[in-house]
Amino acid sequence: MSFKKVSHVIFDLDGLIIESESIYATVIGEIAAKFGKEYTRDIRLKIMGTPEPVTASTAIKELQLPYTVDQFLEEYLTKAKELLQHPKLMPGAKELIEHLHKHNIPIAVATSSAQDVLDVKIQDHLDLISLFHHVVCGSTDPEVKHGKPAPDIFLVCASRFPDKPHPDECLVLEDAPNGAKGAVAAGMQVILVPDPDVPEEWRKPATLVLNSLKEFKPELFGLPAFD
Ligand SMILES: O=c1[nH]cc([C@@H]2O[C@H](COP(=O)(O)O)[C@@H](O)[C@H]2O)c(=O)[nH]1
Ligand SMILES: [Mg+2]
Repeated sequence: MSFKKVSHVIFDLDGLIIESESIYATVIGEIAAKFGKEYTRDIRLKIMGTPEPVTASTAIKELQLPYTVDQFLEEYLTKAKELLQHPKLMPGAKELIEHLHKHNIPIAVATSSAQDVLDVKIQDHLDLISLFHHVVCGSTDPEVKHGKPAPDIFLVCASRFPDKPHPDECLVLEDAPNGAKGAVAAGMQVILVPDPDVPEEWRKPATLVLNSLKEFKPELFGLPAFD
């Protein structure tokens, strides 16, 4: 299979750079359990990668929770911020970010997180995050009207590089099917690095699926190869 050459790379954050997905699953799982409900894989697939208000409304609807969006968000974000202070990095993330930065490839982050939650999650990794040209936070950025799986966040992210690349010059790296759909809708190629339990059907929108960022060969997309 051949891929188109790109010049810019846009990274997702949760589940792609940092290992936060298991924590989000625990937080929503605990809220569900209080009401005798189970946060199943199928509900999680719908929620993963969405901005916080959509995470809240989807969880309330799918789990039939007796909460308003604001009540859910209050509990969800308080617990998430407690548990997300020291997330580990995903395998291969640091090496890839440093490699692309060293070769002057413009890189940025497009996360559905809110800015204040992002600040908590990245506090142990500020040196690494500083290598990105910019970070777009979908839940709080006024220019991002619709969250993933809409294309908005990726288009806004591309437009904030100084040379404003065309979508087909951007490669997106994502862990969530919602993110992969958004990237494709934006006209970008997308590599999906999914949780092992993401079913085949949900992987289909991706240009390429990898088990880990360690498997990524940048030269397939016209980017500098690892030495
Ligand atoms: O089990 C999960 N619940 C909720 C989320 C939501 O998805 C977003 C992750 O954003 P991204 O992968 O775009 O960084 C977070 O804002 C979080 O609210 C998630 O990832 N996983
Ligand atoms: Mg993600």
